[in-house]
Amino acid sequence: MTGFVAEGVERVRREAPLVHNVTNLVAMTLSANVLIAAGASPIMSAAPEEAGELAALSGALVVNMGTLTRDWVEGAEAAVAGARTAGKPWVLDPVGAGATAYRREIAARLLAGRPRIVRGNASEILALERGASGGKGVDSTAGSDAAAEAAMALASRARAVVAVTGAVDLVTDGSRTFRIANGHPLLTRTTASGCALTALIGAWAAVLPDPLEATAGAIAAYGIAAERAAEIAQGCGSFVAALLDALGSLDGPTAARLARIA
Ligand SMILES: Nc1ncnc2c1ncn2[C@@H]1O[C@H](COP(=O)(O)OP(=O)(O)OP(=O)(O)O)[C@@H](O)[C@H]1O
Ligand SMILES: Cc1ncsc1CCO
Repeated sequence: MTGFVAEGVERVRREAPLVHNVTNLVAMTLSANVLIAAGASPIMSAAPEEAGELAALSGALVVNMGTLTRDWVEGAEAAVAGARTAGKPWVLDPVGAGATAYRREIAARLLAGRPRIVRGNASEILALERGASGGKGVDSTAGSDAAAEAAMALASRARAVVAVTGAVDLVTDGSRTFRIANGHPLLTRTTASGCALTALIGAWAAVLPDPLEATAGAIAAYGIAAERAAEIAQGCGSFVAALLDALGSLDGPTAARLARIA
């Protein structure tokens, strides 16, 4: 049942996929470090001029709208077009989609570019599917169960895998659904921990053919690393360092054994 968890951990490390990130200014370093710790190679670029070349070189694209500017939107749309032309999977992180009308507009525009996977917190998924304002800036004000129906509707409408993260994470393609119970509350005390998870999902989508398994597996592996990090961390700061250490030392069989996926 969790064979794909071991396979994903091992294939990311063995195949070291290049992951093109058009991400936000807060998340850049943590996302790059999470990808490197897991064995992948990150490149961060929002330049439309090189989007086509990067799409050809990369195994996957991750688009994260955390710090929106006009230039960023242009870069993201060029990257999405490049990934589609090259037939590469791309992952959308609709950061703060419930916070402002501008974010809802850009999220809807990006969704029309057919992401293979969408990962957000409950408020973001509710905003994307229902047009609802909500959340507290980039943070969720709802639990993942509150967005379960919206996630399934969004998955069917967008023909994408949708992940709602929270204390228990939900991953659905509209017909099959996984719930993942790994993770630690310290992740909510660390900025961009969800953004970095989305980057990791990109690496898994580059190596596993099933986007549902890639998404659920990456979330479980990240959650397991967080649990191990929390055992030795003194607080939020040392937790980030320990999270990177734990991701770097996680092996496939251990991840499969500790994954709580139902
Ligand atoms: N209460 C919790 N207990 C355990 N793990 C949690 C909890 N809340 C969130 N997580 C985990 O934290 C990670 C990030 O999820 P979260 O929903 O907080 O993302 P986010 O709000 O998009 O984050 P950010 O905007 O800071 O990047 C996921 O791996 C999720 O499983
Ligand atoms: C704090 C913050 N503001 C915009 S993006 C971001 C990182 C977490 O999503």
